[in-house]
Amino acid sequence: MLTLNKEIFKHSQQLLGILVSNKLISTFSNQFKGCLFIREKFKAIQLYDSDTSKKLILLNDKFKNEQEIPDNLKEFIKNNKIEIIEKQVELNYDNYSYEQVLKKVLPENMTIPFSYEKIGHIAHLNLRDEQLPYKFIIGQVILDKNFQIRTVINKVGKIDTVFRTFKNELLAGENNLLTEIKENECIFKFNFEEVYWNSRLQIEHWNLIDSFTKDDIVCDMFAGVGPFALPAVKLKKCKVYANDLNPNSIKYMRENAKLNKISSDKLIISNLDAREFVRSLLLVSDKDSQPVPITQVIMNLPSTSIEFLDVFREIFLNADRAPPISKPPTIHCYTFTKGRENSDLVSDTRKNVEDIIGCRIPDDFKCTEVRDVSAHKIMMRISFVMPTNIKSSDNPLKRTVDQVSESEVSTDESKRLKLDNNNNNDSK
Ligand SMILES: C[S@@+](CC[C@H](N)C(=O)[O-])C[C@H]1O[C@@H](n2cnc3c(N)ncnc32)[C@H](O)[C@@H]1O
Repeated sequence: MLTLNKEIFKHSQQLLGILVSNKLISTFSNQFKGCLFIREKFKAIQLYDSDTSKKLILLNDKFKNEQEIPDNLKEFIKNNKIEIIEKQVELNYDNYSYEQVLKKVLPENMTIPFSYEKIGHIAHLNLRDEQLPYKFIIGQVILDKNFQIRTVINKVGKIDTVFRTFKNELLAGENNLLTEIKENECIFKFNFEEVYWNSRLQIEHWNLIDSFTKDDIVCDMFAGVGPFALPAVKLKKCKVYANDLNPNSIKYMRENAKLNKISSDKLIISNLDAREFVRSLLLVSDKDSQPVPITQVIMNLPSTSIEFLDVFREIFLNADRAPPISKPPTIHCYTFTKGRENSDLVSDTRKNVEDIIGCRIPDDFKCTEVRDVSAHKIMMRISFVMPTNIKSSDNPLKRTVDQVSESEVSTDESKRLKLDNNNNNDSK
């Protein structure tokens, strides 16, 4: 496997320099910034010998001789009687940027990996096949050129389908995946290989939480280590019931609750399958307890969250029993939708939801694009008030199949409306 040879960057270079009096330095800097010789960890404006009244300014190496100096700088030099000299400078690996180093060491047509995820001290790469022979070089340069990075890893193999974790290979630095980061004013500590974490979702986490109020009771069905749950308690003062199937997520969520001084009566943590978790909150069999009147539901398992909507159908659209709480929650469900040509992402997402819950969702639902995962895979969030069969006057689904003309609906939609109609009629 190829490794980085830093020696190839050591060399000396002849530059043009000008000796400028101290009082003209700022004028030069303002007017001729582009004429400076710029390198990492290198001072282009230096002391010169023992003469403290002047500084040596090293000029851009594109000026090979005095004739190549731009006219306006030539005039500045002439008007101020500035002396031009030649200076030999010693350069090495430290004087080159990440991009400059990789441009020199990677094959000419290879794409330089610029986008990597930063998780505390960890840089996480997902290299392309053609970049793999150079992986240790790329890792070493990322480590050397970013002072906050202490560990560089590359994703290997496929993502685990249940806990959404994946194996990594160490490319450079410490073999330590226990990391700590700050997001939305909360500290999160976890081992990156044991739990799911995605730093690219920080803004989405906040966008959703920010729509909550202190009166909200939140049910986070796939909570991970708590990037929705903790800030919802800490910043929006909500009460949150947070759940994850991965015992490691639970271990770190509990630790993170302590780290952020969040009390156990504001954040109630469970380690159940998501459907069981929802039933445990809403379908209480014990006569001394009451169902939890949840107002917001977060479902962030985009690959399969939509399938878990069946538990809300079972609870809120059940022909055999009334829903356990009178005000149905708003559900925020994340999903991947195929961004095909001519496809309407919003209608596709709505249809996928309605196919699982078996009836229409209220027309005031909101559906937004969260991020492009790849050219044909878009992460969406759809938010809607859960339809219910409580009583027709409160029911957002007032339209029944009889009220909708045949020309208005497709056969599929007609079937869904019929279902909806039946559900409404079943409620007693
Ligand atoms: C995509 S991650 C999202 C985690 C977190 N909400 C976030 O934004 O970082 C999905 C989470 O769902 C959990 N999970 C997978 N299947 C589950 C199930 N059947 N019930 C509960 N949690 C599950 C995984 O362990 C994982 O932590």
